[in-house]
Amino acid sequence: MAASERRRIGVMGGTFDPIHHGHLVAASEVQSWFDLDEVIFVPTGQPWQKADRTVSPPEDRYLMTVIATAANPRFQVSRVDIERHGPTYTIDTLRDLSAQHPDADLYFITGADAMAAILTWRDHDELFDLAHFVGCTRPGHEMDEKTLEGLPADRVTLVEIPALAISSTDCRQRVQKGEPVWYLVPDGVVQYIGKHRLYHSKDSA
Ligand SMILES: Nc1ncnc2c1ncn2[C@@H]1O[C@H](COP(=O)(O)OP(=O)(O)OP(=O)(O)O)[C@@H](O)[C@H]1O
Ligand SMILES: O=C(O)c1ccc[n+]([C@@H]2O[C@H](COP(=O)([O-])O)[C@@H](O)[C@H]2O)c1
Repeated sequence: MAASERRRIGVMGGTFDPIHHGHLVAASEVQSWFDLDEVIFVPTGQPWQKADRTVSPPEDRYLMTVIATAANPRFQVSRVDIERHGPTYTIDTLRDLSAQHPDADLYFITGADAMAAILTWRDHDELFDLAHFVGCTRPGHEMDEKTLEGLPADRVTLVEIPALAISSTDCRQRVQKGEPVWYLVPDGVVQYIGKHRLYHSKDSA
């Protein structure tokens, strides 16, 4: 198959605890920038670099991701990471998705903070053989030439996206304090959080 006939698939990996509009805007901007056929959101199973904190059950994070992406025909959600046993490594995510989509080139989407940490990821040398990496700007996280040090320049692109100073940590803390998360996360995700009492303090009504 000629390179021009190959499909282009974005891969948006994340803990998504909860998914918020920063994630959705990053995926949408990269879809448009690279004219991707689709973007597959991949909620992590066990995010090993977040082992020091409590993470919501994978099924809750998966369902919130499905709800948040349902309206966009180019967005899909994969269970590959939540169904694999053990810690989640992107090298496994990309191997699984490559096997499922042998006719596609993969574009792994990250924010500036994740891009700056890629050299700490398992088998990072091999990651760039399996996907092109796209780093999106994120408020509060520098992304410049230093971010690219040690990375293969032809396999990494930095993209400026509209700045949304939203984090899952802030969303969780807001719910815990009884503050609103309306318009930080999609409406259906606000409702899911309320219905399943995610992030609420134990003594809240
Ligand atoms: N506001 C944002 N703008 C751009 N990229 C973002 C934004 N929020 C998250 N990302 C990127 O999305 C991916 C998944 O992020 P993750 O699910 O860990 O969300 P988070 O808001 O960083 O969570 P937490 O606050 O719990 O660490 C990462 O690559 C991260 O850099
Ligand atoms: O492969 C690794 O070692 C690795 C280490 C940290 C994070 N990642 C991936 O980076 C993505 C964003 O992770 P996080 O922790 O910021 O939600 C998600 O797909 C993770 O699986 C991957």
